[in-house]
Amino acid sequence: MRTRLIFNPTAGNAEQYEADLAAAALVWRERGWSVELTPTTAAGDAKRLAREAARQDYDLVVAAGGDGTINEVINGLVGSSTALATLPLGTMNVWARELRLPLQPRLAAQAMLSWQAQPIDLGRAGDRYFLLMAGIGFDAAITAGVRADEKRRLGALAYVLRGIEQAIRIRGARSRIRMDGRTISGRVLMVVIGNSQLYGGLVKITHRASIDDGLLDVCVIRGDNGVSAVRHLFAILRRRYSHDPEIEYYRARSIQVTTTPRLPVQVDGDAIGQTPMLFTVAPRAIYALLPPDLPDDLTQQPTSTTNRPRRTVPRLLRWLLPRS
Ligand SMILES: Nc1ncnc2c1ncn2[C@@H]1O[C@H](COP(=O)(O)OP(=O)(O)OP(=O)(O)O)[C@@H](O)[C@H]1O
Repeated sequence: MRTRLIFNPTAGNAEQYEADLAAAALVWRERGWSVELTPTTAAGDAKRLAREAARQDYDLVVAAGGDGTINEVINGLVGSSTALATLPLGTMNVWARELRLPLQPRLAAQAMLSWQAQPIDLGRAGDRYFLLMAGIGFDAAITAGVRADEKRRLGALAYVLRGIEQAIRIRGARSRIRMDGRTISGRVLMVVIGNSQLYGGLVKITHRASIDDGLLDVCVIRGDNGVSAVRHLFAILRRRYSHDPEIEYYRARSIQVTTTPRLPVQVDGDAIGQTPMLFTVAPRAIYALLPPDLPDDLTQQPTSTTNRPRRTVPRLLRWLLPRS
């Protein structure tokens, strides 16, 4: 395996785990992989380095960072046969958690030795590809409000604090959402367009999404104010999606979202712009290293795991606490 390891030294937990990167690379080298370590020096570097690796026919690019670094890497690899993997060094590491990859780099490197590259879909928001999801409204306003230094200092708690601030302020926006042939309208607080299931490393909003079905899953959260936002949040945390009449679920290949006023948009945790915006699926646009036993119908391939017990509260605690 000819591998480029793209390392973001500014990612949330990079300092803590930097020394372990060499150990991770050693695990692969002992298996005969050639591994080249390339640190980024600025935002945008990871995309450039990934694109260069794709042009030079590398087998694998490993994004050593968080979901923002992975997002840059997929935007560099899209359409190539160079596969994506990650060593989770970020704050939230949603993709790593989705795949149940160990969060310690050396253990993650060991686990990946048995993984296989498979084609998966990406989403596209305007001209930016996303791997996990796009969020419009409430969550994008929170994302835009969290400063990089705050995220580094407080981790997930920074999002909780900004979330409380937004919940007080938020008002539903008038919207028109065109999904393939059908159009819905009304006041919305937030729309999540998911390629995968896990959201923020904690809950599953697009809980039925598959990463290789050629479709995006759309969760429309209607409402007028922060009180309804909090009510919907609890419905989602308790997985009572179908009990809340203001939470609607769709699947589509193309989603045009128009709102008044304009709402912020985030993809994979990075603020990227405002509505109106077109979201489309890019079927099988990238190869990704995947474990043999993917959970909860995340792919169309057969899986060997069964549904796990529902443990909202311990999961919430694990999400808030720093990882060991
Ligand atoms: N050398 C660098 N200097 C400054 N910014 C960088 C550098 N390399 C990458 N970035 C940017 O840093 C941002 C955040 O990094 P990343 O997502 O890896 O970590 P994180 O935010 O802690 O993790 P997560 O997204 O999982 O919460 C990314 O959007 C990326 O574009």
